[in-house]
Amino acid sequence: MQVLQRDWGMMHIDRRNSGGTQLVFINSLGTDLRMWDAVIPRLPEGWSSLRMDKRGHGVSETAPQGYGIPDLAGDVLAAMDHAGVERAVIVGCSIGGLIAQHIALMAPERVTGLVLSNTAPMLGPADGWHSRIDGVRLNGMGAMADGILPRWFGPAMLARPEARLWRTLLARADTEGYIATCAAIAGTDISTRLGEITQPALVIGGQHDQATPPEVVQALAGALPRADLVMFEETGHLPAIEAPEAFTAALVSFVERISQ
Ligand SMILES: O=C(O)CC1=CCC(=O)O1
Repeated sequence: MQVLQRDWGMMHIDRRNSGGTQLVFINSLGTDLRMWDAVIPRLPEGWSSLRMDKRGHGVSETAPQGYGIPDLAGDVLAAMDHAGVERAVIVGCSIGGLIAQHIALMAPERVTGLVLSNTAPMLGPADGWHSRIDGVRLNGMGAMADGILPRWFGPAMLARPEARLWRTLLARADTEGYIATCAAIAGTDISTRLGEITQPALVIGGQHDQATPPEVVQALAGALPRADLVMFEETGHLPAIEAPEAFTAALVSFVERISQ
């Protein structure tokens, strides 16, 4: 396993360097870097990837103190520095997409393009996140997992046996890491800054997404100066898991187009 020391603890990273087109992947709340497992092998030969487990996710350590989305963006930039990735297409899902938007604002020179999957500049009202934090504190992740899973997956994926494995991952998530990340989401709204993101973007949504419904994703695409929109018919919130072939095809065609 590859590791990067940060001031809050050890961060798990996964770097596959073939030298070519550079892609950085940022996963969603409660998942880990395995959410890109079915995407990375489908990338064209010679493309390179960097992914990481966020603080308190996967096998990365949990930060002892609270943090905001800019801190999580700083972790991604530090991983890029460590891996020698000067510029990349940043691919983020949900909170990963919110982090990607922050990276585009904080370090635009590091971003050649953005793939913003099932995300928004504000991921739902703060009240909802505070209720979720209360629920996790009171009942634990195991008790919350069944209620959250339909926010992750559309009906087709929920019916597949692998959905149970993702549920297990969520039920076993580190409580403090999950709560701190929910708190970071709750305090974030960069809606008024979307016009400053001038890199080309591909915005992806899903008709069955309950967490960032189609109209939310459409609004993001409409507010970004240079965005294209792809809306999948069959997926929910995590199309990289639910439909990796279609997801990768959309990503590759976008990256090839902006690289010309
Ligand atoms: O857990 C959810 O509701 C889905 C989600 C919201 C932000 C994120 O990253 O995942």
